[in-house]
Amino acid sequence: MAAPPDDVLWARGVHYAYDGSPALQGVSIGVREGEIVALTGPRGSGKTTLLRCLSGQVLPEQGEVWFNSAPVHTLGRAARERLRLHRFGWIDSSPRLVPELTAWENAALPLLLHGSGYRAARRAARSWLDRLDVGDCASKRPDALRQAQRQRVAVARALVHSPTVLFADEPTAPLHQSDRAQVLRALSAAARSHGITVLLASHDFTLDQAARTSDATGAALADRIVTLTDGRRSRTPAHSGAAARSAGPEGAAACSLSV
Ligand SMILES: Nc1ncnc2c1ncn2[C@@H]1O[C@H](COP(=O)(O)OP(=O)(O)OP(=O)(O)O)[C@@H](O)[C@H]1O
Repeated sequence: MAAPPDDVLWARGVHYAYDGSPALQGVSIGVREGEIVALTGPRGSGKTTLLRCLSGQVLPEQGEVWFNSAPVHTLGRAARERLRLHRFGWIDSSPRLVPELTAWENAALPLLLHGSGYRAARRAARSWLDRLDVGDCASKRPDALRQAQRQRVAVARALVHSPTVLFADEPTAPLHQSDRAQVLRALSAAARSHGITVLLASHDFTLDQAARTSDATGAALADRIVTLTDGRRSRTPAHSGAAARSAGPEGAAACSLSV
């Protein structure tokens, strides 16, 4: 089966198990270019596993995953690694920066791995650090930075090569509430300004929470919310979702396109 032409990322009937214990049981999802999708659900519901399948880190045991016209589920390891290096960005809850490198060198790493020139990589990295409000930390090493600053550097590193899709797995989990909102706002603003598609997983927000608050919860910043329960999609009413209301007409339009 071919992927729908308008979806940048598309999966159908994805199953995945760890040692025979099912983590995903037939999950389907389609994500449009430039869309920000909040992936939510309780701990252990399969969010991380779904992001790993969609980003080609692991292969589903059953089902299909397509990135544009590329069948990720049939690609070999080397092709999937190329895809991840060139087209995808990944952020998780622990920044995992290289301790010997400065903030800008860490942020520039994807470009340097792509073979970009040193100066161009430095310029781009510094520009992302500025945009994420850590430009003044550019020459500091990770151990001289606060956790929230390190996470912003990790966000810059994930965005510096302008990935087509950014996968963010609990990116604000270790941060204080005020830092969470700031990092999420910075991330979503950067993604929107560059048309980067985002899948943002967190057990930390719920539809109710997003509806009650006007602050920058992941769900409130997203165009659409996808909920997992026990490795399966739960029904989220596309048109009445908090994401649609808080994202305004564009968000509502994106919600109307949900799979
Ligand atoms: N490496 C692993 N080995 C064995 N079981 C695993 C592994 N990773 C995840 N699981 C199990 O797979 C299921 C889905 O886990 P997953 O981490 O994808 O869920 P999650 O929704 O991201 O949870 P959390 O919010 O806690 O990160 C859970 O039952 C979990 O215990």
